[in-house]
Amino acid sequence: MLNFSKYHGLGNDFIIIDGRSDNNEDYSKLAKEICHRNLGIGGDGLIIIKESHKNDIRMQIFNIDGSEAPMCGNGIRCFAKYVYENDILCKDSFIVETLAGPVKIRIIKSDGKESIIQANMGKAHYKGEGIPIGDEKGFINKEIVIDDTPIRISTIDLGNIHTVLFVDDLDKVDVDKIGPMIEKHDLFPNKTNVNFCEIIDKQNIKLVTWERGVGKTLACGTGASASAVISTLIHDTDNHITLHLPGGDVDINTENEDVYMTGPAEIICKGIYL
Ligand SMILES: N[C@H](CCC[C@H](N)C(=O)O)C(=O)O
Repeated sequence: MLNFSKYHGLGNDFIIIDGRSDNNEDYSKLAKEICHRNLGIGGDGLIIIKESHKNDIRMQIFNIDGSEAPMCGNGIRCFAKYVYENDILCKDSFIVETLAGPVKIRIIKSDGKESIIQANMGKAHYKGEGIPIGDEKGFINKEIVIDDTPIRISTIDLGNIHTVLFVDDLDKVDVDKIGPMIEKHDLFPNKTNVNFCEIIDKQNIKLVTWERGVGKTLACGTGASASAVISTLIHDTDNHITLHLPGGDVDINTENEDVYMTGPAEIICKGIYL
């Protein structure tokens, strides 16, 4: 029997379990079971709270296929709301240890069901494990052929590996077909998250993300952050930009070296998983 809470960030939904007293739980197996939309509680991922010896607290995140992701933007906003509202951390700014490194959190507003939270997503890295080593600019605007069609992709590591491509009309893209073809492309030994972007203007981008180990989601925080970085780099969009996702809007600020993501986190329910 497990006590759980369910939260979402713009429709990217997560099951959160306090694992600070767990010792040998197989979270990969648990994620596959508990995230199942019919046979489990249902969610895009499983988030585990752990003690940290380096920072204030530690977050583990598992995809629905059981793989452990280094970071999760929408997930860390939900995690932050949980630890703040359950008095695990009695302060409105703190640092979360993740596999992608420390993430600075600031609770901007939290007075009930929904909270607004800012996360410092760190710096975008152009080289890293699972990312092909390109020129000094990294893997930017590379032409590959997908489904017999030449496309241009850019891949960066913002805690998670994200591949970004730009389309003229998002509504005409078969994300369910093209997404997995790029996710599992030979270029990416560790697979990749895939972000389909349509630039509206210098301050607004429409985005749909096909997530590694999950599939198409209503929102992706690290995907929004990576898309903002690449869009500024290639299409000279503004440093302060709004990403319009199927589940709602998220603000990304890339004016400093670090990328700041600000968005909502909402509790859905609490319960006991048998
Ligand atoms: N939904 C998450 C991304 C999870 C990334 C995960 N699918 C991976 O394997 O990298 C977000 O809001 O950033």
